[in-house]
Amino acid sequence: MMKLTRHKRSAQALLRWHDAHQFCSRSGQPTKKNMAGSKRVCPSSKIIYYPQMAPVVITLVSDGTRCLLARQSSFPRGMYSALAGFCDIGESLEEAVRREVAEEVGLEVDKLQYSASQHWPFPNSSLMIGCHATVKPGQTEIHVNLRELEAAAWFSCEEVATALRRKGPYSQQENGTFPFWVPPKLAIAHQLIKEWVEKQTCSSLPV
Ligand SMILES: NC(=O)c1ccc[n+]([C@@H]2O[C@H](COP(=O)([O-])OP(=O)(O)OC[C@H]3O[C@@H](n4cnc5c(N)ncnc54)[C@H](O)[C@@H]3O)[C@@H](O)[C@H]2O)c1
Repeated sequence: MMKLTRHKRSAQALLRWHDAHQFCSRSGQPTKKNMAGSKRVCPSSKIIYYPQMAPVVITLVSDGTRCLLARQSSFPRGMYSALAGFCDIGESLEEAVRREVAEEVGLEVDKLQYSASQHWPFPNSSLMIGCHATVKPGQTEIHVNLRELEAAAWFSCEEVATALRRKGPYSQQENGTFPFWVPPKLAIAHQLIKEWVEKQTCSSLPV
């Protein structure tokens, strides 16, 4: 993905969208692509279908000195990432961040700051919206939702800085564990984690 230009990534996402939207959901008739390939129209119901991206919030939670990272059982061994989740219909980004953090680890977000966004093609087009969040001092007890996550934990700046330098996936160590590492540079999760580590060396998250 890193070597693809933005235009190539857009073209691939668009081609996948066309492939998956061949029929009208109201009439059941085949839809037709316009010349530019920017939409599909149903000649029968006249409905116009536009390519869509699903908004996903991805949040790096911090308690001021540590950051919270989590893993799903489907992740490569040893890899931890920021908390991510699809926005529900009708939600603002802020509401989605607060809900996801509460649902996945049982924490209440205190302050929230937007960082950056990224188009993410896997498995379908998502718009990843990256945020930093803090919890109130002393309110740091994690309750991992085991339906969504395998594990979640607080990590120190030193641990995370070391993990950022590693390039997984890793093989099992002699003691049976896998080294702790984080997603690669192409993922916005990596950028959020790197940003947090860099901020720790100068100042904490702006209030
Ligand atoms: N770029 C990154 O750094 C990065 C990091 C983490 C996650 N992600 C991506 O973010 C997305 C969400 O992460 P996750 O961990 O919640 O994923 P997930 O695949 O575990 O999805 C969780 C649940 O959301 C539901 N879902 C699937 N597609 C949906 C949609 N379009 N709208 C609403 N709900 C939907 C499904 O019920 C699914 O079980 C995934 O596509 C993942 O690949 C990207």
